[in-house]
Amino acid sequence: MFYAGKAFLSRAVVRWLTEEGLNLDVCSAGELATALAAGMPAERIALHGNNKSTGEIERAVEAGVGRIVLDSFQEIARVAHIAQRLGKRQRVQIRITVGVEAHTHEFIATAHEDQKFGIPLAGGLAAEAVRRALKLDGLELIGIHSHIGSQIFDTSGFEVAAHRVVGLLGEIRDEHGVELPEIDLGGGLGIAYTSEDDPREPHEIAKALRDIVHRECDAAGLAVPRLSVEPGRAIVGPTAFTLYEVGTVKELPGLRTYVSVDGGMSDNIRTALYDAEYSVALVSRTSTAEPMLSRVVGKHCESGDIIVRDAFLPADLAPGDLIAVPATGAYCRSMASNYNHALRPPVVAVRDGQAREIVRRETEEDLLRLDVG
Ligand SMILES: Cc1ncc(COP(=O)(O)O)c(C=O)c1O
Ligand SMILES: N[C@@H](CCCC[NH3+])C(=O)O
Repeated sequence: MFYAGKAFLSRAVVRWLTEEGLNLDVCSAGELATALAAGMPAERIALHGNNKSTGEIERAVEAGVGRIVLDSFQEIARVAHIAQRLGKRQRVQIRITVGVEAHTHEFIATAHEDQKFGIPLAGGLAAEAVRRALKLDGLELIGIHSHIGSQIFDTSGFEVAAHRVVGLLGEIRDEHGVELPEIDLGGGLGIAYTSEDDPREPHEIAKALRDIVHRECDAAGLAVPRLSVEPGRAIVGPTAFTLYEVGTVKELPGLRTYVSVDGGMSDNIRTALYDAEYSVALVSRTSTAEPMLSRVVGKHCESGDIIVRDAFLPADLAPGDLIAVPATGAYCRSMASNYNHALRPPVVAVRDGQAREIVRRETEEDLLRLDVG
């Protein structure tokens, strides 16, 4: 299993992954540098991305990453060239788009044809990519990769993906006489953001994927390849909540109450970007006051700066109260910004009742440090 570092990465997370025996998917030089600095062995790292720079590829090949997932024809040639120049043979997978419409938000679906990731299976493009990769001395093609999207509950998309990936393995065997030893079905498992979400248990999905791959390989007469997956959200999403202090409570009669907090789209862009839904609760005290329809908003200069669109909070909510938004472990800190020169909050880890900062609070000096002159 490869944890998708884009969901949230810090040195502490890399150390935990290393100790737990997980591998790591990185998609930039920055994530790679964090992984290496925190001691993740390079062979346990996979490098992803639809536009890896020459520098990123060189860094990864030099470090000896376990695999690079190739995303385009140009990249097949580029990685082969760099590996050869460095006197190496790089292990690679080819990312294909299997033509599945994953049931999720348009911006986080990645397996339909008209989007930027991967090489389409359609039109024989993926088969052509395999042909080219197999010919290049700098590459060792170890498998095929598919990632159909994110925050997915319905496993039928994975079934179709597995069917099509195994179908390609069969074509490769028939044409080239080689059986590729690995497939990766990506990440994408959905988590519960509100009580309405009802995701399946990760171990059930893992078993379902394994069964699908076995079935498809049996049907195609192929040896079962090593199967890997790359979950991010399912691992880290449910583990964290964001704590906000209420600053202003503004009641708009007949509409709703706006609860402004000391953060916003700079620490959680997901509501603005995907219309994501979250829940929220008062946590610094108990209250028996009537529930009031509330919208939790940030302090940024945007009317779309919403954290929780519709929620019920107690009518006696007051400045200074603390409220918590659960399920914010994935794609919140990792997509945080300094918009309006906001200082990003710290990340605190808790184990056995002990709390410890793993990412410190930003300071004004941090902000000013990058300004020149
Ligand atoms: C290639 C790849 N792998 C894995 C992931 C992780 O996805 P998720 O956090 O939904 O499991 C992503 C993000 O969607 C991705 O693009
Ligand atoms: N960042 C997205 C998911 C995309 C993940 C990367 N392909 C989210 O918050 O849901």
